[in-house]
Amino acid sequence: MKNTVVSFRNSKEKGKKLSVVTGYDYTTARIIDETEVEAILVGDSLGMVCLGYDSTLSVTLEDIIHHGKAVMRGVDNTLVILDMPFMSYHNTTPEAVANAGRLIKETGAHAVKLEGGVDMVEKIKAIVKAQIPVMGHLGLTPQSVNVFGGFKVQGKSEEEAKQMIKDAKALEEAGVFAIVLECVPEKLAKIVSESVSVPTIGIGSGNVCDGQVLVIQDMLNMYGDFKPKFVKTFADVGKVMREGLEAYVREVRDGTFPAKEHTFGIKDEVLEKLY
Ligand SMILES: Nc1nc(=O)c2c([nH]1)NC[C@@H]1CN(c3ccc(C(=O)N[C@@H](CCC(=O)O)C(=O)O)cc3)CN21
Ligand SMILES: CC(C)C(=O)C(=O)O
Ligand SMILES: [Mg+2]
Repeated sequence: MKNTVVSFRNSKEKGKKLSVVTGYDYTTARIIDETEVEAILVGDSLGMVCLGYDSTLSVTLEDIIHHGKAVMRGVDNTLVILDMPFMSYHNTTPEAVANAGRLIKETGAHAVKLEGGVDMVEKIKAIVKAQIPVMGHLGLTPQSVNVFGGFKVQGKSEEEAKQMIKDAKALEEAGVFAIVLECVPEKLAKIVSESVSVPTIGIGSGNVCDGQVLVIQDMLNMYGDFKPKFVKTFADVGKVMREGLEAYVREVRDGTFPAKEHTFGIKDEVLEKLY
């Protein structure tokens, strides 16, 4: 394995920026694995981009296991991190450990990620003690969408910003190997990144983080009109797919597809017996 939790964590002191993308299926995982992307996150964003829900709250442990297994079959060299879904770690610590254990045991993935700061320290410590590497997630934690009143930038007030710095330090102390910072103002993301020795992985938090993560359908422009400020289209795969599908329909309709080379033959002597 080229990319491990240990090489991932150590990238910060080497000053090497980390590139993470989400991935949810075998085909895509294989393509990602051929690149230098360091880690695939099987995010609970799969509820939105794969399953069509309008939040991540409905995603189940079984959903993450199902997609996590598919991703694992497609990778040789990429670190695979699984999101713990909403309510799989919010109740008791033993339940959180058991669910993290199921994710790792049933998929073979390398690490889990869960949302939250100081309040999650006890659970993170227990999961780490069970020998499961944990990634933290602060800022816009989408499982709290109903508390935030929408997908909104977090940490804008003095109180929220101070709390986020405390949360990051508490996560590091609890033993996380990295922290996602989602939709955090860039200057706060810089202070948070300088406050911890583990890498920060930003999404909508500026280039001051130690790495970046994007939802793959967003960066490849496959997820309709969803275009928050932090998304950049690196390739217009959505356009390429639509053009390919339209070309297919045209050729089916005018009979140019399938052509001779796509068609199987039968020996003439067999054919004669059919007439
Ligand atoms: N496809 C996809 N991409 C994501 O990045 C993503 C998901 N799904 N699902 C889970 C969460 C939800 N996310 C979101 C969703 C919307 C905004 C958004 O509309 N942001 C506004 C800023 C709002 C403000 O100013 O406070 C924007 O314009 O960027 C941000 C993050 C990020 N995550
Ligand atoms: C956007 C990333 C950080 C995530 O949690 C997800 O894809 O679910
Ligand atoms: Mg998530």
